[in-house]
Amino acid sequence: MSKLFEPYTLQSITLKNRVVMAPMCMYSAQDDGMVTPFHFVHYATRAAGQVGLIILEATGVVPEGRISNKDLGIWDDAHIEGLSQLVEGMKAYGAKTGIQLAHAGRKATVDGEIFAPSAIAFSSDYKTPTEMTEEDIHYVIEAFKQAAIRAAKAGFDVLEIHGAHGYLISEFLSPATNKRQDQYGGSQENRYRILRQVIDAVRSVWDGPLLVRVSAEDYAEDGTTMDDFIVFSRWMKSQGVDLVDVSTGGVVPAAINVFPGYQVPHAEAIKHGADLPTGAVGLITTAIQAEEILQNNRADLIFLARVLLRDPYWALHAAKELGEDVQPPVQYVRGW
Ligand SMILES: Cc1cc2nc3c(=O)[nH]c(=O)nc-3n(C[C@H](O)[C@H](O)[C@H](O)COP(=O)(O)O)c2cc1C
Repeated sequence: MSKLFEPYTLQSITLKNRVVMAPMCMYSAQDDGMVTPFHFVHYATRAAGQVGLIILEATGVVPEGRISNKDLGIWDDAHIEGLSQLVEGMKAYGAKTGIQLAHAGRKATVDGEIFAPSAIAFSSDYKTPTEMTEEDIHYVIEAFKQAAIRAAKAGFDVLEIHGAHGYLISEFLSPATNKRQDQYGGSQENRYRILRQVIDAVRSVWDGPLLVRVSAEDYAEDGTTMDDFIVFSRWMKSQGVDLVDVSTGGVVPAAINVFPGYQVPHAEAIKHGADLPTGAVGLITTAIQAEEILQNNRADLIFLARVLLRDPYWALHAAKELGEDVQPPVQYVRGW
């Protein structure tokens, strides 16, 4: 029996397999953050392809926190209806559903003022953000909480807080981007404070599985390393986070040496260092590779991004390769 197709219990829910669709911005929403027909095709197709858990793309908790003005939104109750229809479309094929709650911080490219822990632009191609006041910080924490309430109403099984890739929370975590002198900057504990408060706020309204995506390495001299994230992950565990989705980079412009499974050691270090389940992501493209990671206990779930854009039926192909009897939707049985 392969591990990839063994069910996995994530807190109160059970995934039918360990294949997860990683969040991927599709930049296809309406300017007001509403879902469009594209999203229904895109997400339901991966569900038909037997992905166990589908995590919706980075979805803005406030309009000024979108990466672009084509991001999905969850800052208004008006977003709930479209999102709940998306959830229904995925559940019809047995997938569990998640959504990534996001604030882009200084990497927002929307019109108007943008916000970050410190007034430092990502690069000369980006706007310089306004340094957030404590009031701004509390407003964002409340926005994550309200977004979690809306996600619950829309029927999602899983929430993922976007704490990676140099977006707002990640900018607070890293000393390369957080130069604050107040209680939100400086020590590890202070840089973690906003994430601690976001997790507590979300947990106060959300009982279900809670994931946090992190960039466990900045690839920069003045940035964070894996050791920081082992500490942060221990704190996350004590706050009731169920799994850390372990990515790297994106915090400051940096050259990254990318190769198959390049972020797996980070997922492995956090899993064992913090004694918390992890998801591995990054150039995992084959069933054998996924199986190696799981059987060697290096991570608990396999997150796939680009390969699922190329092949929505990746899980069915992987099952064949591993000799597993995974059924496609009844309409497609003759194709397999
Ligand atoms: C088109 C595209 C959009 C992405 N959008 C997001 C996103 O919304 N949130 C996020 O955390 N990562 C995002 N990522 C990163 C992926 O989730 C994933 O971590 C990365 O692509 C590495 O995995 P892969 O080698 O399987 O593609 C995106 C990647 C791609 C290719």
